[in-house]
Parts: sequence; C-alpha cells; structure tokens
Amino acid sequence: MSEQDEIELDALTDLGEELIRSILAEEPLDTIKQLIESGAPLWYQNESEGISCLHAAAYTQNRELVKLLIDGGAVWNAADYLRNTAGDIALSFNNQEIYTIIRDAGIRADDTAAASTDAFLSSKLRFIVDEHGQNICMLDVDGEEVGVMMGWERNIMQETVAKFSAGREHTGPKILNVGFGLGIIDTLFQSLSPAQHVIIEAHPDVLKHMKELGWYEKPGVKILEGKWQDYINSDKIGTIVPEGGFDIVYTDSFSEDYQALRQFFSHLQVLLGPQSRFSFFNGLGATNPTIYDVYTRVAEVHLAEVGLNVSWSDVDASDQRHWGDSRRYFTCPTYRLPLVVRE
Ligand SMILES: C[S@@+](CC[C@H](N)C(=O)[O-])C[C@H]1O[C@@H](n2cnc3c(N)ncnc32)[C@H](O)[C@@H]1O
Repeated sequence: MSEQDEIELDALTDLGEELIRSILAEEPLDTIKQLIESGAPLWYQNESEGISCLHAAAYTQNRELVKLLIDGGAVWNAADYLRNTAGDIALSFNNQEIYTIIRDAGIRADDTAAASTDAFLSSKLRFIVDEHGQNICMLDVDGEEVGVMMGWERNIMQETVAKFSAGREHTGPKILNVGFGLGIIDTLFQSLSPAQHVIIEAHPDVLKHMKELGWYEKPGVKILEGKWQDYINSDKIGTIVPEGGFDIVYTDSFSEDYQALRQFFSHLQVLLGPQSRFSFFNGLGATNPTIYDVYTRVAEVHLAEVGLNVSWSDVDASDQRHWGDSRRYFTCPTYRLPLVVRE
C-alpha cells in the first residue's frame, strides 16, 4: 500500500469511527448528514465492536436516520463481532418499524451468497459417522470441513414428509426429489411406496454412494445423474414429468444460491400435478435471523409470482448440537418449513 493510500485509509477510518460515535451520541441529524457528505463511509464497521452506522442507528432507534442510511447504501446485512445485524438490534428493542425498513432493504437487494456449484461438484466428499453416531456428508473447503448434509436435519426431513402426507391418502405417489445427500428424505419417501421416485443428483461421489447402497435397484426409483438444470429446463422438462405431473416435489441442493432456487420455482407449474405438494430446504441465510427472514419472505413473493401460495410452519431446530468440526450453516433456532399445496 502506498503512503498516499495509507493516509486515505486512515482518514476514512477516522470518519467512519466519528460517524458511528456521533450516531450513538444522538447528535443532530444535520451533523450526521454533514459527516456523510464529507465522505464518512457507510460500510465502515468500528474497531471495538464491529458495528456499522446502521447498527448504531438501530441502537438509538432513530427511524429517520435508519431510512437515510439505507437510502444512502448502508449495508443491511453486515454482522458485528457478536454476529448481530442491524435488523437483529432492532428486533432486540422490539422495534418492528425499524426492523421492517432494514429487512425490506434486504428483500430489495435480493442478496445471494453466490456459491459455486461447479467447484462443489468437482470437490471430494466423505461420508462418515461421527462420535455421536450421526451420519454426515462432509466437504473440504480450503482445508475447512463443511457438512453438506448432517444427521441432525432428519427431524426437518421427517416433518417435511409428514406435511406432504397430511390429510392425504397417497396410493403410489409420483415423487421428484432433487439432491440425495444422505438419502434421509429419499428413505422417508420410499416408505410412501411411490409409483415413481425420481431423484436428480449431480455429485459423482454421492452417485457412487447411492450405487453402493443399492438405490439404482430399488423399485420405482429412477436416478437422473447430473444437475437438475440439465433436466429441468424448457427443452427437457417434458421428458421427465409423468402424465398428470408429480404429486410431490422437493428440492434441497447444497451449494446453490437463491437465484438457482428461484429458477427452480419458475418450472413448478410444469412439474406439479393438480393435487400436488411442493417444499424446499429453506436454509439460505440461516446463520442470522434477519437474513433468514429476508430469504423466507423473498421466496414467498417469488412463489406468488409463479402463482403458488406457500404456507410456513415452524420446526424446532435448536437441537443442532453435533456440528463437530463443521462450519455451522444453520444456527437459527427455528426452521421455517415451506409448503405449497395444490388442491
Ligand atoms: C443437502 S444435500 C440433500 C440432502 C437430502 N435432502 C437428504 O435428506 O439427505 C444436497 C445434495 O444436492 C446435490 N446437488 C447440489 N447441487 C445440485 C444440482 N444442481 N443438481 C442436482 N443435485 C445437486 C448435492 O450433491 C447433495 O447430494
């Protein structure tokens, strides 16, 4: 870094610190506006607590300032050292109005943690049983272990299948599932004696594991090797949808971002039959309650756009104890289970 760069960075840091301090000291709005006009960075997070100007405005519950900062481009989902976003701070004060302003900024931003599916598909997976007897499908990301699917999610999968079956006598349903992972949901689907059970799975190690477990020989099971995007597209979709559509459609594809999920939504009207049900693993943003809420709302809006009403039920996810060495990808205490029902 050149000397000039260092001087500029120091100046920005000072301005950023001053902006946050002024907001916390509840200085007049004009003083704060002047600081912003003189170049105080809205993205800056302070040294001591990692809070941004938006966190500070949420702490002082200054609605007008929160709006001003959001309109000026403040980062809605920055997390402080305690992993709280400004939205979480607003919620902790039970300030619904400020929370909504921040959350709506997130909805507009439609932010995606762009994960690379191709990098995932070419990386090695390990299927292990941990010291608690929990099955885990592990992925190595630059030396850090990440669980692709972990046994603690069984509860969520069980609840999902219970919602698919509630009030419905399934006689040989036609099922489509995207993403085999540990095969938890596919094993539950098998107990519904499906007439057709189509599984789309892209990862070669998962496919190998499925072969070893005998999934290719199970009655009614058809495994489509490759990405769902290879089959669920306007050219090919007609070749996989059975007559009358699927009765149950589920998708849970680790490593994909929200845009991929939204693209999946756009094909639902073709995939689903007249009396069918759809759900997806609602896990995006689940390390922070505000961001999780944003993704949940965004999904609801986009499902409505394709003509589908989603309802939500809560599943207790507080018992996600056995992370072992895995990076924690779900820390919210409650899983919001989505369900689309066509009657
Ligand atoms: C979290 S796991 C699914 C877990 C599963 N629901 C269960 O109950 O065990 C995600 C799976 O999706 C697969 N996958 C990721 N991207 C995919 C894609 N684009 N198309 C098909 N499968 C994909 C992964 O290889 C992985 O096996």
